[in-house]
Amino acid sequence: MSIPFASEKHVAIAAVRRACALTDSVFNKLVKNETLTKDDKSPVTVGDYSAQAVINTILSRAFPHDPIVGEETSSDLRTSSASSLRSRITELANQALGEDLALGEMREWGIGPRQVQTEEELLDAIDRGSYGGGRSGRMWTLDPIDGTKGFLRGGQYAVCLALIIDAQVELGVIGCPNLPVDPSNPNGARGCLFVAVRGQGSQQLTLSGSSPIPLSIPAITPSNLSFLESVESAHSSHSFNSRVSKLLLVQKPPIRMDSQAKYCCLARGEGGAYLRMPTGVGYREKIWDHAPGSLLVTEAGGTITDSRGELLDFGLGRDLGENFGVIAAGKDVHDDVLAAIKQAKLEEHE
Ligand SMILES: Nc1ncnc2c1ncn2[C@@H]1O[C@H](COP(=O)(O)O)[C@@H](O)[C@H]1OP(=O)(O)O
Ligand SMILES: [Mg+2]
Ligand SMILES: [Mg+2]
Ligand SMILES: [Mg+2]
Repeated sequence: MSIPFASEKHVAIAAVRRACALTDSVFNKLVKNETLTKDDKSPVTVGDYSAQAVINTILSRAFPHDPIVGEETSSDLRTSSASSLRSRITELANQALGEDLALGEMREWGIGPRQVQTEEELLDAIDRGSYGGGRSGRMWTLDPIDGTKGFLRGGQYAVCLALIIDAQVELGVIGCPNLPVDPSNPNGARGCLFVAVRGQGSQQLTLSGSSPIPLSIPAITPSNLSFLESVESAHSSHSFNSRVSKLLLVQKPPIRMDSQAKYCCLARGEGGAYLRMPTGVGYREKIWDHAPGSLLVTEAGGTITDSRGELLDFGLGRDLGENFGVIAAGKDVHDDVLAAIKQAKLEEHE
């Protein structure tokens, strides 16, 4: 019998690897007019657009019937003033798609030398990510650059892809081009790839292609935690986390990092807990920001819920619904963290 999701895993790894090579190469050459500001005031770069074009091209060739819930749309690129952005995206995407085939990759996925997509085909590929999501059926969800602010700062960012079937995450692949391969050697080699398949565990590889290392979250006592949290205080509440850490007698400072790299670090034993409490401005979390990371954590033996202890629901559409925060931690400390959050909420209202 074949291993479940083996072909989806190969395709997703190939797509994320190629997109990471692209974003990594783009960073050093990014110029000012290659970044736009979206309606929600968040930044988007030629890197985000071309990575989405590359991954969607590969997914649509390998699995033509699968819908995609992707972050970006091409509407801002179709205006007459965006012609140089369009050319740059076409150049970058074709470069990434046209790289030589690596072991296990297939020309049928639209990749390999002399595979060329037109500008129009690539814009259409971006827009294949416009699916609305929902409770039933099979779909992919993609964040071509998660943590765009981190990417622009030269900090952490992640290329994130997940397969969801009937609202359950079955496969997650996250590429982190700037993440140190060995957490005990922060100045050493960078470029990690994380893969999780439901029921098959979580693994870390390198983007350059090393063999997989299985991941598991080690046991930890609450006072030894060091909370993983966003760099951006507008994305999650730093002050609430600091109250929770006082209640748990946490000694170590938080580890601040952009993107789903936080889930990857948690899965490989760093920090012990990731807290993402809302800042109270009505922001709804998106499924592409949590689907692959959540599977990576649970397959590494951890637990992920909202701040009330409810499971995240990936079947509500493009959003996760009303925002009660996201709490991911090792199994043994997750209850303690939830109890401290409950206490901190009570104190907040006193
Ligand atoms: N107001 C907001 N609150 C929470 N998350 C946000 C908000 N605005 C954007 N984001 C998204 O938060 C995620 C980054 O989280 P973090 O700060 O933990 O790295 C990204 O997905 C970012 O989108 P994007 O994918 O465009 O970067
Ligand atoms: Mg964005
Ligand atoms: Mg994101
Ligand atoms: Mg993004």
